[in-house]
Amino acid sequence: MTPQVLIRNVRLYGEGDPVDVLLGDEQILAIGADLEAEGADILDGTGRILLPGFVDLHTHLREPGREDTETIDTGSAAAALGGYTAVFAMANTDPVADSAVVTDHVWRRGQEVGLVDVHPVGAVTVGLEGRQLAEMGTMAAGVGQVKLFSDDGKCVYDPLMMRRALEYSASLGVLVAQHAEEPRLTVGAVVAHEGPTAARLGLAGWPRAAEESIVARDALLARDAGARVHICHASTAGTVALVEWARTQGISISAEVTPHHLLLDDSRLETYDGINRVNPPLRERSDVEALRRGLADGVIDCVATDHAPHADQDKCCEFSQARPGMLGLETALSIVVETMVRPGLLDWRGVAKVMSERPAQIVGLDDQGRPLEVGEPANVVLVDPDTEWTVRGPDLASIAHNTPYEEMTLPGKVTATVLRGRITARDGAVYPLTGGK
Ligand SMILES: NC(=O)N[C@@H](CC(=O)O)C(=O)O
Ligand SMILES: [Zn+2]
Ligand SMILES: [Zn+2]
Repeated sequence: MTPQVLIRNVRLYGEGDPVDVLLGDEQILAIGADLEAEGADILDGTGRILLPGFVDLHTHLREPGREDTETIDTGSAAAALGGYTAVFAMANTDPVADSAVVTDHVWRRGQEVGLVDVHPVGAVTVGLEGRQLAEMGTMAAGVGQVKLFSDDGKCVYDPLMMRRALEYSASLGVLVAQHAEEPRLTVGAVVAHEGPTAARLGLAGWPRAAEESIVARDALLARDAGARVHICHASTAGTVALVEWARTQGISISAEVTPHHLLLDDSRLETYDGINRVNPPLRERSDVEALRRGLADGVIDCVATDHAPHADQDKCCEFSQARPGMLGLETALSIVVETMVRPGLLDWRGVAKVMSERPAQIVGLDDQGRPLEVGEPANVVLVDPDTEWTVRGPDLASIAHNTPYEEMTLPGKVTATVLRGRITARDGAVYPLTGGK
């Protein structure tokens, strides 16, 4: 195996003395002092931390259908710059990714671009309509080898449909991820969290129970089906408690939290700026605290971005008309540093766990989220823990600019990302095999 990249003087997981790490085109070739490698790219790791490449279980790339807001090219660039070596692209595209034609395209296009492994998520039901199961087996058997299924954007609300989906997923060895929102409880109310802020601002609120009732229901359905279930974008203290309870019952449940639900609360809505509209909505400070604790304790398994690009015209409008969703790929690490590392809730080993190891395990990716050891895959991210940077939407690689962190100065920066021994991002620039913005 040819040596490709030599990282000098870096601390693995931010622990111990600095070492050199030599990466080949598949694997980590050597870890030690004063390594040499002719022809290899050199990355200076001084003062930096090496982690396994991040894995995002929840990304929206808008191809096919809304290539004016994001494409597999530009979303891959955002992912590489954010330290990701694998992302899961949600199925709510146009056409919906409910057939192998679409899921295979997403995988192939991602490989052509070559910046990150773009794993397609397959729809659970045809057209995300909730009426007929999609051909999960065909998608799983296709080139895209779909491992994760979700109607995200919509809830698989019919309990019988969800039960069938869980039964199929168990026999196929794949995972269903649920957007937990009981639609009868959010009729005309998908705008804000139901609470004092929404009441004062005159916004229709979606109650915590809309999320929590589905989390509880799906935990029970998973139990009876002998299946696993994954909860997308957990947003309430009650969801954390329910996931914890389900585990004590031996139910195979996993859950993710988004960076924005770890940082922001519904006080942001005061300005009526559509940038803050997201599903599930930004909740109260007590929910934010419970989500942080849940992530620190391992009740919430991982961080997933729910990167959701939207065009200016779909965001800069009346609050209730604004499309829900926020950019997340390029800022995720910094938000995790701000909300979890700086307050002492997670150390860097913990960051590796929630941003790389757990997501890879949950979805069954054996080439990601692996230990930084000789013989393991050469998928890594080099992080500068001390640098602060100021977020500016137009500077991000995404076509859309809808970051809720505009002009915020955040800690922690990705210095370089390496996918199978090839540098995909370095000092804010990307190195695709093809394509680009
Ligand atoms: N999170 C959002 O507010 N929006 C997502 C859909 C979703 O994740 O439910 C989108 O596709 O824009
Ligand atoms: Zn969702
Ligand atoms: Zn989503």
